[in-house]
Amino acid sequence: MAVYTEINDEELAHFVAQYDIGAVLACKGIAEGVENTNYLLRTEKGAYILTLYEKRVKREDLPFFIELMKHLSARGVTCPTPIRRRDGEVLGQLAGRPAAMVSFLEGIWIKRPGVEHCGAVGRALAAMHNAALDFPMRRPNALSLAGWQALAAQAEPRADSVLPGLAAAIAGELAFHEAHWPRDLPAGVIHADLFPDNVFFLRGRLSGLIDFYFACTDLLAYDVAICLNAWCFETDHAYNATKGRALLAGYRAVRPLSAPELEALPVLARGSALRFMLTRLVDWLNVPAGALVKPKDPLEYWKKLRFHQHVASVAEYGFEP
Ligand SMILES: Nc1ncnc2c1ncn2[C@@H]1O[C@H](COP(=O)(O)OP(=O)(O)O)[C@@H](O)[C@H]1O
Ligand SMILES: N[C@@H](CCOP(=O)(O)O)C(=O)O
Repeated sequence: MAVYTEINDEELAHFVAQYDIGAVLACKGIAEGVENTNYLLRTEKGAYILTLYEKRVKREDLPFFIELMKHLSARGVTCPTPIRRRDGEVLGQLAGRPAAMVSFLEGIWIKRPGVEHCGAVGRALAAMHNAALDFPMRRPNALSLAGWQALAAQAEPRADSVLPGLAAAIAGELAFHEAHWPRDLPAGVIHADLFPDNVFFLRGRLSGLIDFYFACTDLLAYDVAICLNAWCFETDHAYNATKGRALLAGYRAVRPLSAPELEALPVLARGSALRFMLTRLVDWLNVPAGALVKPKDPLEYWKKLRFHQHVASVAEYGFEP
């Protein structure tokens, strides 16, 4: 459960009074997510999500996330819409944290995605990439190579307590990516965290995308690789080629992937596995005292990374050239 910051009734009432959403009827901490504190708020005018931004979100990045959600909503991508206060501002301060209110999306996330869910997420990802093509703001990916190095340095002294030899293996991966990371592929706005818990389905159809707080400007194919890792492996960590094919086919039905993008997928997927392994590892080693959060298993992503290390060409993912 991710509630890092508790709020009291008085400060909540004061915060909500700045909006035109009526009085608070109920407010519950949300038992999901690991990055920010989220509350489900019911007021006289409806349901809202109140987010308090925690350690990984920099205040100066918030306008990018807020404007992106507005831009995507305006172009038909179903995602949270930021709620304006009466003074026109979207960002505020609550319990010492930057905070904002967004619209509540109906739907549930799928714990065990099937082939059809993978196809749907591929289509939605490509539609999001297309919808953001004319988004004017830029945010370099803080969790690309330089960011991985900083995370690795943070984890290094205690990494071997999680898996003997892990610190040296991470150093080897960083050196590999320094040498092989593609630099000339099409770039744009990527979601960068489109895991199953950030995609809602309703009555069998994809109903919305949430959690744009890692969104940034980076290689579009890197977002595909992130989804491949998050959606197309089974609980025993085995890659499912049928799901991988469905995800790719869904994506390519909306936005074609060039031959260089396709060829880069093994490296991009390996790098994506390293990126999520590293954030999980740092979190695993540093659970804040008293926080209601269940850290995610870094070794799940280490196993995915090991799989990609042995992939020589995309044919091994089951993809058509
Ligand atoms: N706009 C929204 N509509 C409905 N539920 C939401 C919305 N935003 C977040 N949630 C709920 O809060 C949970 C955590 O949100 P998320 O953005 O993933 O948190 P984090 O920033 O910690 O990753 C989600 O799994 C979902 O249950
Ligand atoms: N998806 C990341 C963790 C951050 O995502 P959240 O949406 O669960 O807060 C991971 O699985 O490591």
